[in-house]
Amino acid sequence: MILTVDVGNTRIKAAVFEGNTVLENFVFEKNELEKKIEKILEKFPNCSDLVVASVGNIDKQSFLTFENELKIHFLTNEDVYPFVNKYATPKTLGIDRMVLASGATLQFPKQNRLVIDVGTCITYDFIDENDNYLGGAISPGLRLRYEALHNYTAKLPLLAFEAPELYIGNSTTQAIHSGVVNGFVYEIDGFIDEYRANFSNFIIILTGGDAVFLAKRLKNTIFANSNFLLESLNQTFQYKIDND
Ligand SMILES: Nc1ncnc2c1ncn2[C@@H]1O[C@H](COP(=O)(O)OP(=O)(O)OP(=O)(O)O)[C@@H](O)[C@H]1O
Ligand SMILES: CC(C)(CO)[C@@H](O)C(=O)NCCC(=O)O
Ligand SMILES: [K+]
Repeated sequence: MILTVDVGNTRIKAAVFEGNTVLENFVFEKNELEKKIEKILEKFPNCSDLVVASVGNIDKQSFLTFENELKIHFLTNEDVYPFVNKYATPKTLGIDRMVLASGATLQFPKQNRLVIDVGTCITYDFIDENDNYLGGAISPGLRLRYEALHNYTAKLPLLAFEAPELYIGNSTTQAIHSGVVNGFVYEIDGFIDEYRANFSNFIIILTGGDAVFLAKRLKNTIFANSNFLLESLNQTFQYKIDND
């Protein structure tokens, strides 16, 4: 049994795996980390390894308190991955993007793949059919767009996400919802169109906190898999064991 932990910029997500099967998923805040891991290990005492991919600034020590109970692994950019990293700055490529690329390569062999993660940031990652990781894009996520409008202006309120009815927003509130939500959707459809124009055949994997909402609104039909990062983390760890 493997406990995988994804430390994002906003929240922490975790899942317990038996082979390739998810037994249970967890979401929690950073300040709850030790308490929650303790609870998970009480429920699943057969966990032998804890695998962490962290882009957030969390103290490693919080994980090391469990060192006597199971083996702790922090994935890094120096681990073995199933793709060739063609990013010009491979050392600064986010570990979450490395893991997503790894999962896409292992789960969808010999084809072009585009991974779109709609979390705190939106990330686009492209791995071609010869398993070259080429890069992608980083832009602000849905929540971040609402917050940025509020934080960097005098007059714009901080709104909670709401699906706009119109693209012509007829009030301050509607204009913000239209700009943020429609802008988010148009951006992603626009990127997908750009990839389609350049690569005849590729699979799109959509994941992250806003994936389910987004999938329904894209003009391009894509299935969302909210668990793709944790599944990929589990597979990347298996790959590391087999290839180290
Ligand atoms: N309870 C919640 N807290 C924060 N964001 C949420 C919540 N529920 C849904 N969301 C949506 O999820 C998005 C954040 O995605 P996610 O939770 O994947 O981010 P994260 O934890 O920072 O991970 P990462 O850094 O890997 O993107 C926000 O844009 C927000 O709209
Ligand atoms: C882009 C984020 C913040 C997305 O979580 C993360 O992958 C990260 O911190 N990346 C480092 C920069 C890069 O990937 O090139
Ligand atoms: K993300």
